[in-house]
Amino acid sequence: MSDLSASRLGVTYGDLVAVRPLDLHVPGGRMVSVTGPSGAGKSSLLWALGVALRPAVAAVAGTVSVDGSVLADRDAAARAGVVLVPQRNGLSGTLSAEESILVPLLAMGVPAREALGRVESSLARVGLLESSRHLVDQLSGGQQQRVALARAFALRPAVLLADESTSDLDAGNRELMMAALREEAGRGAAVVLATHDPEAAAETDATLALDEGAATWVRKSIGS
Ligand SMILES: Nc1ncnc2c1ncn2[C@@H]1O[C@H](COP(=O)(O)OP(=O)(O)OP(=O)(O)O)[C@@H](O)[C@H]1O
Repeated sequence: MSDLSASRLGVTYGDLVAVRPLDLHVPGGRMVSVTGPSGAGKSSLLWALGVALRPAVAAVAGTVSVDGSVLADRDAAARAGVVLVPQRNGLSGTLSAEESILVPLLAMGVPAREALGRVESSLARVGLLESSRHLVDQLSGGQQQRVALARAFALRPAVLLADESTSDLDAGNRELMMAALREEAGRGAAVVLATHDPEAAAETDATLALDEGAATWVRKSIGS
């Protein structure tokens, strides 16, 4: 179980306040959704939680901790097992689906045989085993979202930050991916899902609504 905490976490781009300082605690095993209209600050919050905003782009206030240890930078976040699935999926169009998952595993030092096993099982979880050799550019937007999630699952994240990862999916695949995200929480991960979709949000344990960067809990059954 890995706990994610943010203390007075805020994001500004120059004069624009994208996320007003907020406190957040997502215990391992739980799923929290972040909702709000376009431009409300959902992506900014997820990137800040992933310690992935570059100082040249944004000013980030406050701290993010995993299991009580403050994350100094993106590398520390990666070492703590924080995995961000960005809104535009972050995949390279010229790699195949299986290469997209294999490359980061090998870069992390996962032995080749184990890495190949994880590639296969994670693609099976998202229902894309038969597309494993297809280039990302040859896949639909929804299939690319599923590959991006498969890549995150293969990394066995302690903290999974998924930005609109179900937005391009049909109802059946959305249910499959929500169940897979729930399984990640069941494995002990702290899961945060940014979503426009009220049905997806309703399936999480708690919902934090953002409006012009200001956060309000609209549903909450976990400690903060
Ligand atoms: N790199 C940037 N530079 C300047 N302003 C930015 C940058 N990224 C986001 N913003 C601004 O910050 C605010 C929050 O944007 P953000 O992308 O976090 O919202 P969002 O809720 O994720 O929106 P969407 O649902 O459309 O993805 C918006 O006003 C946006 O224009």
